[in-house]
Parts: sequence; structure tokens; C-alpha cells
Amino acid sequence: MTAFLSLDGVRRSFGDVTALDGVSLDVAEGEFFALLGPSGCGKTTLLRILAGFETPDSGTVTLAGEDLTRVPAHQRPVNLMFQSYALFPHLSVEKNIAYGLHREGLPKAEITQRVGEVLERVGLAPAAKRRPHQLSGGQRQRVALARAIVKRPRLLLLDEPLSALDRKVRAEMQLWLKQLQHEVGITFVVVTHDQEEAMSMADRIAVLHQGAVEQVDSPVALYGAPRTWFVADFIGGNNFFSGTATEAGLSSEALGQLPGTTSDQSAVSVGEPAVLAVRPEQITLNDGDSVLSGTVLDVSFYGGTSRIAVEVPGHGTPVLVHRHGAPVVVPQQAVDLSWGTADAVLVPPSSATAASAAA
Ligand SMILES: Nc1ncnc2c1ncn2[C@@H]1O[C@H](COP(=O)(O)OP(=O)(O)OP(=O)(O)O)[C@@H](O)[C@H]1O
Repeated sequence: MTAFLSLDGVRRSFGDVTALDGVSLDVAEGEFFALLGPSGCGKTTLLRILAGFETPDSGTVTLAGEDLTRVPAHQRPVNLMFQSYALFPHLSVEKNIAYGLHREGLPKAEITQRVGEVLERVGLAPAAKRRPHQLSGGQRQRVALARAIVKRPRLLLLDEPLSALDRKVRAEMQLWLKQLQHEVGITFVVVTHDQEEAMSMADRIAVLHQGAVEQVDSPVALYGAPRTWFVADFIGGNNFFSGTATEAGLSSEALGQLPGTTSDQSAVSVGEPAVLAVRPEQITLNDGDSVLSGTVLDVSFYGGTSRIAVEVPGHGTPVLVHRHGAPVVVPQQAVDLSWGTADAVLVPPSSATAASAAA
């Protein structure tokens, strides 16, 4: 991959809080890249450093071969779309969009043409004369995006772009945002704490934890081959079992041999302490094999999927199983659980996992 945007060893502390602890990342041109992590992991600080609103204590930021680390925000070919959208309430949609171009002193005819094009692109041409308060949340969000892309930045930064929208509109906008990015070809870096949002939109995701990058990968690779316990826990649901890594999975004192595999990049060696992560949808019930036996505690039907909690003697937390369609088991029923070697991943243990797996 040829890097378009590169961060190299970026550090930033606020007093004794280390917000970024040596972050290195490469983003390709035209990529839709997500920075994902829980509150306080440093994603906003990283975005502000990319925008030029914050200076790293050390490390560099390079865009298209140019060192941007000391370049002021207004001289960067970068635009940041704020979470709050920050639209001017007294200006019409088209004037909100044109505002930045007027400030750049572009000729009127060019402004009219560019604003017209962008209004069409975001589907807001019929609403051009309206004020922000006459728009829905989704439409306001489109105005904010139109205002950002009309300036034709090389890099567009989006801070939790969909967080103000309700669930249904958000799902529509995720699709729309991805299509828009594809059409305009601008490199997007989006910050989100919502893993589903990152997974549904981004080409690649950097998972941040306590100011450091845990893993950078495609959504499918993050889900299927997490390298660390944190990633396995943060991306989707997982059942965790702790024990010792073996050639064919995990050896657990209480549960015996559990099948699993080591992901290519994870740092787990045979004979060492490890945690086995098993996705609820990879576990089958009563299919003739038995890796674990237990008793059904609870069954819930979510329309399309059933979620079954199974109590397994020797394991402190219920094992969760998802299956398509209506439930085929009932509470108190004895069940056999099974999964294949390729369906579960070994990751290095962490103190938090060891505690919850043994609880
Ligand atoms: N200006 C500041 N002064 C002091 N501490 C700060 C400042 N900005 C950020 N921090 C601290 O740095 C850490 C990372 O903050 P940051 O805002 O980057 O996290 P985040 O992942 O974006 O979180 P959130 O999702 O809650 O916005 C936090 O512990 C935060 O309290």
C-alpha cells in the first residue's frame, strides 16, 4: 500500500494523561478509514492533530509526501466536519455551503457552479433556500458534509458524523456516506466509538485502546482474526475461555480441550497462557458433537435471530449462542455445544479477561 497519509510515532500528553502513546498509521489515497475505540482512547486527539488544531509532543504527520506536523490548520488541504455540524442558523442551505468558498475569495460564477453540483450530489437541491431549522437531522448532516466536500479537501476528517441521528436514519446515512465517499474519491478518516458504524462504512479500521493502536485491518479481518483480547471483546460479541494454548486450541483446567486456532498475527505460543474467543454464531447446538455440555438458562427471539444463554458447569459466565431463525431449545433443557477448530481464535490473555473468564 502506498501511504497517502502517514502518522509516525505520534505522542501527546495532557499533564499526566497520555492521550496518544506513539501512534503510527498509514492511510491510502481514496480510502475510507475509521478510528475506533471507547471513550477516552485518544481518537479525538488524533483527529485534531490531523486537522492541525493540536500539535503532537513528538512524531510526525505526512500527507502526500509533505510534512504537515507544523503546518497550521488553515494551510492544510484538510477539512474537519464537527460532530455538532456547526451550521449557521440564519443562512440558507446554499449559503451555508457557499460560505467557505466566499472566504477563499473564489469568483462568484465558480461558487455558484460548485455549490449547485454539491447540492445535487447530496440530494438537497430542492431544499437549497431553506434554513437549517427547516431541515431534518439527516438533512442537516448532509448540509454539513456538502459544506466540507465543496472545498475539495484532499483529506476529510469526520468526528462522530452520525451520532446525532436516530438509529434508523443513522443506518441509511451510513450507506449514503459510503456511496458519497466512493463518488467524490476524497480520503475520509472518521472517528467513531460505534463498532457497527465503523464496520459498515470503513475499508479499514484502526482500533485504539489507551492511546495506542491495537490492530489495523479490514472489518472482516478484525472480526474473524482479532489479534488481542481487547479487539476480540470490542468488535462484536465473543465468549471467552482461559487456559493454556495447545496445537489444536486451548486446554482448560475446568473444561478440558477446546478447539481453536491462532490467528496469523497474534502473539500466542503453544504452552503459554491464552484466551480462546468463540463467536456466539459459530457455536452449534445438539448437532451430534459435544465440546461442552450445559443447561439452557434463557432464550430470546429477536426476529431473525435467537439468542440462547447456556450455563456450563466450570465456567463462571453463561455461554452465549446465536442462531438464525426461531429458537429450537427451551429453558432448563440439557444441550451439547460444539464448534470447529477454525471457528475460534486464541488471543493473549489480559488481566481483565482472566478475571471475567474465571468469574
Ligand atoms: N485538552 C485536554 N486537556 C486535558 N486532558 C485532555 C485534553 N484533551 C483530551 N484529554 C484527555 O486525553 C484522553 C484522550 O481524549 P480524547 O478526547 O482524544 O478521547 P476520545 O477517544 O476521543 O474520547 P471520546 O469518545 O469520549 O470523545 C482522555 O483521557 C482525555 O481526558
